[in-house]
Order: sequence, then C-alpha cells, then structure tokens
Amino acid sequence: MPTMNFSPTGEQQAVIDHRGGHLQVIACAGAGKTEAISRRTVSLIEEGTEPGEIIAFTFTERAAASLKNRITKRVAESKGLAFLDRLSPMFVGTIHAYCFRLLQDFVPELGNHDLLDENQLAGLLSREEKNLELKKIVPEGKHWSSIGEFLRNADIVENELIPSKELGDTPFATSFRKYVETLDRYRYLTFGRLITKAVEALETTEVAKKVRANLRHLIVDEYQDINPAQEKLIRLLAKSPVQLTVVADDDQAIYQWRGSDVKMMQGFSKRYKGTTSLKLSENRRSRPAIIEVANRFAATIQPRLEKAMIPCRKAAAPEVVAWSAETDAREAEIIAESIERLGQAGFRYRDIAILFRSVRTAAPPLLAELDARGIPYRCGGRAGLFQQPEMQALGKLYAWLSDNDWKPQRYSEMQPVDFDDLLAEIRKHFPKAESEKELRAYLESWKAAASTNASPVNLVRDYYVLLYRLGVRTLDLADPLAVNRLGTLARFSQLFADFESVTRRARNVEEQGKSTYRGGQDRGKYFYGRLFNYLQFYALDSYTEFEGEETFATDAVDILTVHQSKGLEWPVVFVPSLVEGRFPSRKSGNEQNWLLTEDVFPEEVRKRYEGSETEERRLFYVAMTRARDTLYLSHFEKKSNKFKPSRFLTQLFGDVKRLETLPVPKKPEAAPHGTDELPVVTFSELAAYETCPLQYRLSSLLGFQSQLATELGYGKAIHHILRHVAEFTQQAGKKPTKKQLEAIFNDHFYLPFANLPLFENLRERANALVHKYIDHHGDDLLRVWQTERPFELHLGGANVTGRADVILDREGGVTNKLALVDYKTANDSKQDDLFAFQLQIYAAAGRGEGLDVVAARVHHLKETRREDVPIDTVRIRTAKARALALVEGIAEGDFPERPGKEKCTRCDVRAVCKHAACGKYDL
Ligand SMILES: Nc1ncnc2c1ncn2[C@@H]1O[C@H](COP(=O)(O)OP(=O)(O)OP(=O)(O)O)[C@@H](O)[C@H]1O
Repeated sequence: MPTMNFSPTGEQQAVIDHRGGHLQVIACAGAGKTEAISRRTVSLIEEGTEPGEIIAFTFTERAAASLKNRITKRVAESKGLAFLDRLSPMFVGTIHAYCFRLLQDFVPELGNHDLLDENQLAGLLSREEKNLELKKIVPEGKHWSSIGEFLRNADIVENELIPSKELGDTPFATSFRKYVETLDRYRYLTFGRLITKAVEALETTEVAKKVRANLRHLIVDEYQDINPAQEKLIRLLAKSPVQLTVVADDDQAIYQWRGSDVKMMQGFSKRYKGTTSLKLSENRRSRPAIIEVANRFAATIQPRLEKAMIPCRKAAAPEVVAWSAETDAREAEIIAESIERLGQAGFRYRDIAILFRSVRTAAPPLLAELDARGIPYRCGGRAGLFQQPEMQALGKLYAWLSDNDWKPQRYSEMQPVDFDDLLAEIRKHFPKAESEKELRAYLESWKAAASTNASPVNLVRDYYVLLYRLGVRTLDLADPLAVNRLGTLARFSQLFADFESVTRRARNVEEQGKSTYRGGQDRGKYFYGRLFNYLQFYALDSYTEFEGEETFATDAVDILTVHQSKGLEWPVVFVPSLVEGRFPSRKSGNEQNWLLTEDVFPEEVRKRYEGSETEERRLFYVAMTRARDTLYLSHFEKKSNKFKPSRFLTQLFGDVKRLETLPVPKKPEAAPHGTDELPVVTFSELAAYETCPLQYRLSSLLGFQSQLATELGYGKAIHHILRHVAEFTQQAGKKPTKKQLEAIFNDHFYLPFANLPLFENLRERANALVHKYIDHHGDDLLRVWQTERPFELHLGGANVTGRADVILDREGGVTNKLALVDYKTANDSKQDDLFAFQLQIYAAAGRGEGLDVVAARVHHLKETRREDVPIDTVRIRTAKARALALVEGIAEGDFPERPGKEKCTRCDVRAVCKHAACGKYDL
C-alpha cells in the first residue's frame, strides 16, 4: 500500500526515536500523529520490547482499528507475517475498553457485570426512577427531564472523580448513592463507572502490581480530550518504569462539555517530571489553501499553544470554496448535484464527507435530497430514528397497543391514534404486508394480549412476528435503499432489545437482611405503558438512525457531526449550514443549572462543561482540517425566516457569494492509501458466517438483534462460579467444602433474565454440575492459569478474536505446558465440530503468541465427559485455512444464503429473511 512508502519527516523521526522519560508531542492537524505513534510502536517492538508491554489508548474504536492496522502492516514488513500473532497481547483500544478488560481480569466480582450504553442506562433509570427518587432532584421534576438532569450531573461526579461522600446531603447526592448501589444490584457497569472502578482497582497495590508488572510503554493519542478521571488512570499506570507518550493538539480539544480538560495538556510537563516536548507541525494531509484558511482561523482561538501548520502538498484547484444558497433546500440540492458530478469525475462516494454541527437539526433537507437521487450515504449523528414515515407508523402502532396517543415530533401535539387510519398507513408503507383482514385480526389479538398479565412479553420476538406479517423479508438486499430501510428496521429491534434487557433484568434485593434474587418486569399493560413512554419521550429524540452497514466494501457518502469526524479525513469535505445559531451553536456558553454544590463543582470546572465560543471555534477548525483536497463551506440565506451567515464564515471570507453550481476537481488524486481499518471478527461471528452468511449479514452487519431467552447467561454464570471456585482453591490450597461452595453460589450465581422459579431450578442444576466437576476434576482447579483469556489470530489482513474459558498450566505435570479448556453446559453433538474448530483457532493464536499450548479439550460438564481436540500442525493448518476462507468471504462482502430447515427454525432473524426454509413464521 502506498502509505507504507513514505518516509517519516524529521519531526516524526524524533518522535519515533525518543527513548527514556516521558514524551509530550504537540501536534498540528494532519501532521501525521497516527503515523508517528504507529512507527514509534513498531520501532519499540523492533528493539525487543514485548508487545504485551505496550498499551496504546485511542479516542474511538475506529481510531484503534486504524492504528492497529498501521502497526500490523509495518511489523509484517519488518519482522515477517509469523510475528503478527505475537502482537496479540498488546492493547490498542479505547480507555473504556481497557478498563473493562482490566476489571474482568483483576476484579473477579465484576467478572459477570454487563456494560450499559447510554440508551440502556436511560431505560434502567426510567424503571428505577421512583426508587432513586429522581423527581426530587429538580423542582417540578418530570420523569425524563429528571433522568436527563441526573445523568448530566452523575457524569460530572464520575469524570471529576468526586467522592460520593463529599456530595453532601442534597437530593441529588441521595439519588447518586442509590444509583451506585442499584447498578451493583443489577450487575451493571456504565462508561463512567468503568473508569472509576478501574481507578479504584489500580489504587490497590495488588492490582497495580499485577497490571504494571508487564507494562513499559503507555501511549495516549488525542490527549487533549482526556478528562480528570482518565488522567488519574493514566497517572496510576504511568509510574516508573513505564514511559508515557502523549500526543495532542490543543486546537482540537472539543470535548470539554464531556469533561475533557485542555489544561491537562498545558500542564503536562509539570505533572510528569523529566518530560521531553516535541512538535509535529508539517501538515501532510491538506492542500495549501486549506491550510492557509485553517491557520488564519486557528489564530482566533484563545488561549492556545503557539503553533502553525506548515503546508507540504502542491496546490490544485479548487481547494476552498465558500458559497451561499438561497434556502436550505437549495443548499442541499446543490450539494447533491455536486456529489453526482464528483462521481462523474471519478470520485467514489466514500471520498466525500458532509459535516454538520448538528446532524439532527441541519441534515434533514440533505438526507431527503440524497434519498431522492439514490445517493448512498452513511449517517452518524442524531438524525432521529423516527425521521422516516414508516417508523412513525410503527411508533404509532406501539402507542395504540398501549392505549396512548402519539406525537410525531418532540414539540408537536399528541394526537389520538385511529386504528383504521393506522392500518391504512402501515399497509401503505409495507405494500407486501398480509391482507388487511389478517393484519387487523392479528393486531387486535396482540392488543388484547398486551393488556393482560397472562404471559410474558417477548418484545424482539413480537416485533419480528410483525415484520414477517408486513412482508419485510421481500426487500431486495441488492438495492442500497432497501438495505438502508432494513438497517433502520434493525435499529428499531435494537431499541426493543435495549428496553427489554433493562426492564426484564433481574437484580438482588435486600429482604430481612438477606440478599434475594428478584426477576424483572415482563408483562402486561404496565410493561407496554412503560415501553410507549420510552419510545415516545426518550427514543424519539435519542436513537440515531441506522449508521450504515459495516461492510468493508461499502461505498457511501459519510454524513457526520463534526465531533464524529475527529481524526478522520476525506478528499472532499462539505461543511454546510454555517449560519448563526447553528455554528457556533446558540446553546454553547450559556450558564446552566447544576445540582452539584460549589465546593465540589467550582466555577472554573463548571465553565468547562458549559462550553464557550472558543470550543465552537476549535470545532470549526477540526471540520476544516478534515479535507485533503477540496473544502466547501456554505450557508443558506433563509428558510421561512432569514438567517445570518456564521460569524466564522464572514470572519474568514467577508460576504460570501451565492453560487448555483460549484466548481469540482477534474479528477481525484491517486488514493493516498486504502482503507485504514483492520477487519476484526470474533470467533462467534465467524461461526455465524459459516452457518449462514446471510444470517451474519442481517444480524452482525445490519443489526437485527437476538431474541431474549429467559435462560440466557446460564453458561456464563457457571463459568463465573468456576472462576471463583478456582480462585478459592488456589488461595486456600484445597477445594471448597459443600458449605463454602454454597456461599460462593450465594454471592456469585446470577442470571440476568430468569424469574425466581427458573433461577432456583437452574441454580440447582448448576450446583450439581459444579459439584460433579469438583469431584471428578477438582485437581484442575489448582492449575488454572487464566480464565476468559482473550486471543487474537492474524489471518490474511484480518484479526479473529475470542476468549478461551480456561487455560490450565502444568499439563502432563510440566510447568508452562498449557491446556485450553472450553466448558460446555448443554450437550449438542452437532456443535462438536464447531467447538473443536474454535479451540484449534485459539491454540493457533496461543502458539503464535509464544505460549506452549500442548492440549485442548472440550469439557462437557453435564456428563463430566472430556473430549480431546487434536491440535497437531496439520489440524491447525486446516482450521486456519477454514477460518481464512470465512474471513475473506466477510471482507469481500459475500453473503449468500445457506438455508436449512432445522437451522432456519433456530435462526433469530428468519422473519426478515427471504430464504428462510422454515415456512410460516410461527413462534
Ligand atoms: N511522513 C509522511 N509523508 C507523507 N504523508 C504522511 C506522512 N505522515 C503522515 N502522512 C499522511 O498525512 C495524513 C495525516 O496523517 P494522520 O492521519 O496521522 O494525522 P493526524 O496528525 O492524526 O491528524 P488529525 O489530528 O488532524 O486528525 C494521512 O493521510 C497520512 O497518511
């Protein structure tokens, strides 16, 4: 690839070569930070640093994939392909992912906790609003506004590491303490708690010692956007002999409203003694006119570290086009038409990005225009799931099911739902739906069932029954617009899965001084009422639209918020809708009400969260510097009322001329490099792909969610118990007694979705299995080396990842001879081949990493049967070839159907699959 060919600049070389002591790199946009970091990492490895001694933190998963890809390619060049498997112990990823792994590895009691994203967390708080007394925290608190307020303030407590005992005795403080307990009772972690818990763990000598034992280099990209809690974590990791390298550009600090503190970087060398400071100022990305405009604008950002980008590339036309359109609709038309002409000139859709300050506010006219012209796009940012009329119809349907009115938008009026109109509307959007009579009868019976407590709800499954009846499976997957529709429908399944998972989640409650298991809520009018509430008053405004199918071959225009564009680049970038009020955002810098008292949240910290024009300026600077060749900056003059051009635009260009046709480059420059992303597939995805590539596409790429089963988590629960049993045995030097085992079960056996009878039943069964295991194979417990150990196998340009249940040491009585063991709780002989395949892949990864894996076995807990899996060279070669063929299929976007009566009947997404071989969708 061409990226490999350029040699580092002198400035980059200095970053690559620096050794001894901490290093702070102050970089300009486009100065090749990622390049410098990846080459520095490679150079450390070349010198003999073990990959497991390096941690690199990136801001996003996408940036991690890009950094990993660059490192992998260079290492392959210099050390050969075989070396790539040795890279697996190196951590390259986000701070959150690192903390999650750290907690799983070193804090056993958190080993069975699940991570909540922001939507799930909102759903949980909605369920727990009364218990947490959230309405008390704001005057006349309403349900969702109290939740929003609570989360905004809870974020600060976590970002700023404010000890909860210092919060005083305000209503917020009471709610916050209850919140922390509640998360524990549900066995949940949040992004905020991940960091605080990891910091707490690292503050204990025992964990710190273990974590730092193998750590020599900590590299942090985008350091300007680190918040105080993350900085604390970095500080705990970066103690001698660990060398810390941070790379940052203060002009690109855009996350202060989420707690990032640009001062962290400005005061870096004071905090870390013996720091060397280096600069990267040659911009390798953009053409000179883009750099000139961006430099001029950066000079207006105050305060900032003094620096300027130095251009390196040749000029070409057009580079910067500032223009205006009469209306927002006309602006959208002109952009869409220019994209078509760029296509004719040889640009791919993916060479083009359109960046907005807020996708939700500003993108709708453009999305409509692109839809009308059939231009494929991937839309990040909050475009709103309910933008499409068909999703509105579905929203209304759920309102009707729960006897509620519906409003199409946040600020519109609630309107009663008329069933006949609704039916007609649904049938209009889903022309392949079953007959009106059938659909009517079905919906009426559904509504009747929804209002009783007779049986548990299964939201995702019910939604799939609906989609089957609406004929969604007939959509043509070869048509990008149909794929987009399917993606949006899949996103809806995500919404149900989120709501369902937090609503049906079990927890432990204290009853008469004893912790008792309690199942979640799963049925009836109340359940549907709460679901409606979530859809109408939360999801309507919060769920983002389908972000696009994550194939590595998709060609689509990227539509993103400026925040999301951080770290990325495109040959052509449009930044439209540059009007006052939108960019800079009118909300920025307004004084806000907070629930935290001045002593824990002083003014200078508060100001950071409230934002300022400076931050809006940085954001605009980020937007401009994403463009390689051509940058279009525009505003519209009116919608129904007049709009003033953004002060940023007029400051740079004075009055901007109206254009009806935009100049476009004659042809693209030869692509500087291919995709930067390293495909990463988990072993389970690989297995799903092998079973049926189309199923893989529908679930993993389009996002149709699995149905929730009450026994879900049983296998994981047993693994978790075995882990505690192993730890107990190793510490005590002997197996637990019956009573001690009972205590381990009491503390650690947990099922997320069972009701009490099922829980008790499965616990009994698990107890019997674990007993059997201890009786027959208890000696294994003394030689557990690691549990849930991650593996990564490099295969022809992709990585296959997975986790092995248990690794035993002293196989055959010899230290450092390892055996991989996979525990199975159910016997399904058809799966045996798959289990063997999985262990062979992990064995290959382990050996590649340098571990002496001498045995692998599947352990059927039920029958205490152990099945040895052959891992001789020939078998491993065959397994690798099998995996490679699958990985290539995925990377090439090859997704043929592979139906079979039995497997289709078990398939979660059969309702939306044209080829399902199981006849009528009858659950
Ligand atoms: N030594 C070099 N010679 C030529 N091109 C380079 C060199 N170093 C980096 N580049 C290219 O310059 C562009 C910018 O590099 P990179 O993405 O690493 O920048 P960055 O500093 O992370 O940018 P930003 O902070 O603006 O996101 C990339 O296209 C990269 O391939």
